[in-house]
Amino acid sequence: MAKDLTVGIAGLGAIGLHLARALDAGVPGLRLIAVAARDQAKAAATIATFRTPPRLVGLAELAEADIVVEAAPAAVFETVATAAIEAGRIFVPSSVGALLPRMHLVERARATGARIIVPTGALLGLDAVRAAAEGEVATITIETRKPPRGLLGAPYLEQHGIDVTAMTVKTLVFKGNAFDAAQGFPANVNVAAALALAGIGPERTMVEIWADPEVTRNTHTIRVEAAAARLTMTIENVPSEENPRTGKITPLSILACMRGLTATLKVGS
Ligand SMILES: NC(=O)C1=CN([C@@H]2O[C@H](COP(=O)(O)OP(=O)(O)OC[C@H]3O[C@@H](n4cnc5c(N)ncnc54)[C@H](O)[C@@H]3O)[C@@H](O)[C@H]2O)C=CC1
Ligand SMILES: O=C([O-])CC(=O)C(=O)O
Repeated sequence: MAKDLTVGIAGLGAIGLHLARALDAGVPGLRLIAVAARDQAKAAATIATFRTPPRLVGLAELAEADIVVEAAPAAVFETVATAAIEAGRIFVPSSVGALLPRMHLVERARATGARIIVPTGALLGLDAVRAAAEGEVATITIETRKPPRGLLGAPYLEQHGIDVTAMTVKTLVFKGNAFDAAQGFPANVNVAAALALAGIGPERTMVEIWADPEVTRNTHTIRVEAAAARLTMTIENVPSEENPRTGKITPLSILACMRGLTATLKVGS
């Protein structure tokens, strides 16, 4: 039998804590050994309730694990990513937008033998987008609609003096490419970054972000016009209690992705 792959998680918030609990409950072939958190006392109390408490370590020490999952704010992405990639680990980012201006990490991974596995996260259909992108693709767009509170704190809104809490009708707050969307909304549209990496890149992937007081779910619609197929796909995510910017499906998607790393039967590409 193959040896278990060990897992380290950066961040114990909406994504990280859910994932840590699921791993602690038991996932064949995977073993949680380390977590990193900002609030040490809170994290220590949380993991003390686990069946098998992982070690509480610094961000860079997570690279002791075979798989390093980043589920922290984009601001600490580089620390987690660099340590994991230099150690030749499997790096699974949540803050995918932070990867776009750091594509040199992919080159480093090639040299060290590390792998960077971007989960579908809060999105859907990246298998079909990747398949379409093996052929000719004319356009890929993503339209994101969130309740205004799901966009709060985005640097782009602050830079442009846009107050989403004052909005009473749905309002287009950003239109541009996925690279600029990810920089302006680092905690809100990682999905656009993942779509760009699956398809035709961050410059050609076009993004609309709407603040919509009428929606209760974080809603993403992808449209792909390709030679082989036309795709139109929508996902309506229930915001998580811990962080309304993050859909509840995100940790589930990462868990499903990680099962795929050890599964004998794997469905979908
Ligand atoms: N790829 C995707 O589809 C999605 C990605 N995301 C992104 O995933 C990341 C995590 O999201 P959430 O779990 O919702 O965020 P969260 O805010 O609920 O949790 C982040 C956690 O990281 C901790 N943290 C902060 N600084 C830290 C440090 N220096 N060391 C260790 N831990 C630290 C915080 O205390 C918090 O517990 C964010 O960048 C978010 O934008 C969110 C939703 C979907
Ligand atoms: O959870 C969502 O709907 C998407 C999200 O926050 C992100 O892509 O960063």
